Amino acid sequence: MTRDDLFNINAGIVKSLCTAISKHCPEAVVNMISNPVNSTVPIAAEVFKKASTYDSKKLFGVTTLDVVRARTFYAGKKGLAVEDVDVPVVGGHAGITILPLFSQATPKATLTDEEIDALTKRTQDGGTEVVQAKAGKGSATLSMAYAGALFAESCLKGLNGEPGIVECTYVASTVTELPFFSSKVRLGKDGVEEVLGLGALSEYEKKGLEAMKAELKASIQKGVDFAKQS
Ligand SMILES: NC(=O)c1ccc[n+]([C@@H]2O[C@H](COP(=O)([O-])OP(=O)(O)OC[C@H]3O[C@@H](n4cnc5c(N)ncnc54)[C@H](O)[C@@H]3O)[C@@H](O)[C@H]2O)c1
Ligand SMILES: O=C(O)C[C@H](O)C(=O)O
Repeated sequence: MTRDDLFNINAGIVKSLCTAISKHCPEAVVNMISNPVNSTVPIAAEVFKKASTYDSKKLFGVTTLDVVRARTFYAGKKGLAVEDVDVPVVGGHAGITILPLFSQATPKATLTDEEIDALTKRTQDGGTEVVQAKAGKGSATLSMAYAGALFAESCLKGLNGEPGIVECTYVASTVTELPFFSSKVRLGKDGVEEVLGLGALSEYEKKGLEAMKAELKASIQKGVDFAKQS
């Protein structure tokens, strides 16, 4: 099963929950975990637009688990302490739309092209690996709880006015031509304070970015179409 297979079940659930959010807590910050995130965030945006409660600064797709995986695999490969490691992950939250930027990883470590390719694929396939290992009994749970807690804590720090809170998250974006995209975002008192750019990319990452665009565009459109038609 892929995240897209979840669309038919989860699209309706997300739509009804977001309809309730616009009615009962229209100013809430919404952190969308339900898959496929690449489509459920656009569904939420359309529902909120229809209810005239859409605030693009308050709608986030939670991609923190991809960052947690990229950090863990990079630290493991290079013998680093994972708590010291950071790796931005951009794009979306499914397969090739998950693009870890190992060229920007800190602390900086030398990786061969083969190592970068293997770490990238491991990060992209991490969720599917867990789903397959659980064989029909669900997806990542403890690691998602950890990732969700990390992201929620950062949102709360931002809302409390703590400066310098930056997380990778899937938001309304002009970083690429795609209307939703995950990149580093500075979190603040109103939710999104600033969507940060991609920084310098390696040739491998530039190719990854181009390769994901058609898939991400189609997933976004699928969400928009569902929300408008149903
Ligand atoms: N973004 C990520 O990184 C990430 C990671 C892991 C899981 N996920 C996604 O999170 C979602 C939940 O995963 P899970 O493992 O917790 O699943 P789960 O089956 O354990 O939990 C789903 C919960 O939703 C409830 N539910 C079902 N229909 C509902 C409805 N109409 N209204 C309200 N609640 C309803 C169920 O009762 C259940 O408690 C899935 O879409 C999964 O793909 C995302
Ligand atoms: O792959 C999934 O369906 C689960 C989740 O999105 C994950 O990344 O673990």
